[in-house]
Amino acid sequence: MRISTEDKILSNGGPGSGKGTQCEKIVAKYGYTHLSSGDLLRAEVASGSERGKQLQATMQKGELVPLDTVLEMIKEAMIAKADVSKGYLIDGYPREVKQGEEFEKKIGAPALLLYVDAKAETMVKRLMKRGETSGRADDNEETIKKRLDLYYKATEPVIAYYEKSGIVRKINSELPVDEVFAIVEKAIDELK
Ligand SMILES: Nc1ncnc2c1ncn2[C@H]1C[C@H](O)[C@@H](COP(=O)(O)OP(=O)(O)OP(=O)(O)O)O1
Ligand SMILES: Nc1ncnc2c1ncn2[C@H]1C[C@H](O)[C@@H](COP(=O)(O)O)O1
Ligand SMILES: [Mg+2]
Repeated sequence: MRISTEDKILSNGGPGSGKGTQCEKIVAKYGYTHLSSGDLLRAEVASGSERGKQLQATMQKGELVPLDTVLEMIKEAMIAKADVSKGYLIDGYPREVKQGEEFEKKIGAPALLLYVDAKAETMVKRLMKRGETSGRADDNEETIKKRLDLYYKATEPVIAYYEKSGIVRKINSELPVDEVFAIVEKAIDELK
């Protein structure tokens, strides 16, 4: 499957930085198909499948699930929406450079990477608050710490990897949601 570059936007950043929040607003305004790797994985867990049980154990520890599993899920979800999609907004992928390389080989290069950036302290605060109601097994102090450590170790290098192709737009997510979205809109509108 190859999908044209202008039809793929990546949303990346630390846990709790606000990726999902901004993606919802992007979908409402631009009508892209939102595919969150975390949401796809949680749906598999919720299905109660054997694969879901293994995924749950990994996610509960704040670790990354195997590359092939997550890329296959994204690819299947993209194919399922191919007839109706106005473009894809892929949230939470790639989590490591190797995932980016495989994505480019199997699906193609993206047009834009929205780097949703917030301080560690802000991300922890947001996730602890979200954990009061989210029901997410990984929104607890111990797992949040592991997710943050893994973000800085494995995912931040992804930003440097895409900076080489000039497609990274850093979004200050310390601001209120609507002000963050104004920066996001500018980055997307510049594509046109
Ligand atoms: N700019 C903002 N200001 C204040 N709160 C925000 C902002 N953006 C998001 N939030 C809140 C909404 C959520 O309760 C929480 C985390 O946001 P969310 O969009 O779910 O993060 P995320 O998708 O990057 O996290 P994860 O990687 O864990 O899925 O913070
Ligand atoms: N792209 C991914 N690769 C490996 N593991 C992933 C990926 N996206 C999500 N996961 C796992 C590991 C994360 O801690 C949880 C939750 O993801 P989130 O984006 O925070 O909803 O799922
Ligand atoms: Mg999210």
